[in-house]
Formats: sequence, structure tokens, C-alpha cells
Amino acid sequence: DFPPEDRGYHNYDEVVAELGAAVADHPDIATLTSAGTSHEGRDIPVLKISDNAGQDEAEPEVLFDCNQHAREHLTTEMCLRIVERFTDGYATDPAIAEMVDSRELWVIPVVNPDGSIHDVASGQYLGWRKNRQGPGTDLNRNWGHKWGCCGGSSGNPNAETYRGTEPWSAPETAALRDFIDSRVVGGEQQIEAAIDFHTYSELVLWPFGYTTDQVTEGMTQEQYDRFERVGTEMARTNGYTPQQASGLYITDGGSLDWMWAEHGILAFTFEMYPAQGGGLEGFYPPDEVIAEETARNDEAVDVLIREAGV
Ligand SMILES: CC(C)C[C@H](NS(N)(=O)=O)C(=O)O
Ligand SMILES: [Ca+2]
Ligand SMILES: [Ca+2]
Ligand SMILES: [Ca+2]
Ligand SMILES: [Zn+2]
Repeated sequence: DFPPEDRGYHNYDEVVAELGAAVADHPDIATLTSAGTSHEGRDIPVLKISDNAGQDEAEPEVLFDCNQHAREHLTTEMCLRIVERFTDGYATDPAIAEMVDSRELWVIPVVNPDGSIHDVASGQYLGWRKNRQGPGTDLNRNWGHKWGCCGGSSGNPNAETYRGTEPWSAPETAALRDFIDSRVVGGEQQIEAAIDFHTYSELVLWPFGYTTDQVTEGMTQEQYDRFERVGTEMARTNGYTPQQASGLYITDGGSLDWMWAEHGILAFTFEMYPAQGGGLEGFYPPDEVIAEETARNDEAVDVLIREAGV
């Protein structure tokens, strides 16, 4: 489990309990499903937040996923912040109620449960990034768009950016693929926008990651301009730096490129706090900053929800 001084972070069991409590407390606007199971057989929970949550309504859908990378525990807290804000806030905040009544929100707080648990199991932070399949696959290099195309991942199983044996070889990315594929209703992908939360560097990133080209196959100037506009607007609210993902470094097989290229989802990656810390300690900010550094993204989350359906 987390070291005692960091018990403000939720471990996997606490996340599951938190999601169960959200549904118990708000049965009319929250339902719990599963995207699938991890390599070690753990459920990857998916919380839906919307009015008439038990029904699939013709409302724009928005996806928030967290903790693809095991050590990036602050992102799990970010997803739980979204859950809390849109369930607990529903009864008292008209702006929250308006968004919940007019959209269907999907929140996946722990994409990589095995890795997340492994990282803290000893009581000392390991700096673990990947899943727990053998030497580990980097989930954010295992998605199926331009997998392994462009030097943005490694074929060495011991590398931190090991792409796996083939696209979707990791059960966790396959589960997310299946979930997103399942949101194609009547030939139309219902999820219009998404944020994949990571740490750290305080960045708002948009596709593509596999190329530095702005306009290319699958990205027109107008589409790029929209990413830049919305990304810049979100960055204005949280003080992060907006840029194309490849501006950081080339990544292939990432979630962003697949969500956009295969499903037309307006997909962003957020790199959360800290801006820079250099080295491993940047992944382990003290639990005292959780409240502030998750609430810091409240307005950006609202910007994206409102952009969905435009
Ligand atoms: C989303 C990409 C462009 C950046 C990300 N950085 S992280 N979260 O692994 O440090 C990654 O390398 O997957
Ligand atoms: Ca609804
Ligand atoms: Ca729907
Ligand atoms: Ca709560
Ligand atoms: Zn990451």
C-alpha cells in the first residue's frame, strides 16, 4: 500500500469502494460497469455519470481515463475528483446538473491495476510504469494506430517503452479498445471527446504523437486547428502548456492517435503536476497536493464536456 505519509492516495481496493459508494449514493445518475480484466485478472472499472444513467440516451459522450502508467497515481485521484464533482455536485450545482443531464460521462480511474498495485505493494515506491505481463508492456505504446511505426517505442521487452508483441497484446489496452468500440451505436461513435490523464510536466497534448506533421493522413488543417483551439483554451484554465504530443517526443501506439484516427474522438492527454521535478520523485508528489492539483483541472474538464456535441 502507499507509505503512511501518502495515505491520501487511493489504492485499487479503495478506488473500487469509492466507485461503489458513488453508485450507492447516486443511483439515478451513476452506474458501474467494466471495461474488462487486467493481465492478473483484476476488473478495470468504468463509472458512467448521466441522468437516467441506466439508459443509453442520445447525448454526447465524454471519456476520462487515468493511470495507464502505474506510477502516475495522481491521475487516479484526478478521475476520482471528476466522479466526486459530478455526483456529489449534482444536487447543489446547476452548472454540474446541466452537464450531467445533457451528456454521458465515462470515467476509468485505473486502466493499469496490476502495475499500480505493484508500484506500491512493498510500501516503497518502485517507479514502475508498465503493466505486469512478463517484463511489462508500456500500455501507451500498445494501441493499434501506427503501432511501432516511427521510433516512438521500443521492441526491447526490458525497455520502459516496450510496445508489446503486437498491437493490443496487453489485455488492458484491449479492454479499453473493446469499451470504446462498444460505444459505436448505429455506426456512429458516441464518445465525442476524451482526456487521458498522465503525469508529469503540466502539458495539454493533442494528436498526432507518431509524427510532427500537423496536417497529414487523418488530420486536416481544420481538424488540427480545432485541437489547437480547444487545447489552448483548456491550458488557459490550468496553466499547463498546450502543444502537439509529438512536440514532446515521438510516441507510436499511443492512446491519442488511435482514439482520433480510428474513432474521430477529440482526444487529449494531460500531463499533470509537477511541471518538472526531474527524475522519479516528480511521479510522487505528497498527498497534500492532491486536492489542489486535481481541482486545478475542473475548468478544463468543463471546457471539454461543453465542446463535446458542438
Ligand atoms: C502521452 C505521451 C506523448 C507522453 C507520455 N509521457 S509519460 N506520462 O509517460 O511521462 C508517454 O510517454 O506516454
Ligand atoms: Ca442521460
Ligand atoms: Ca449515449
Ligand atoms: Ca464523495
Ligand atoms: Zn504516463
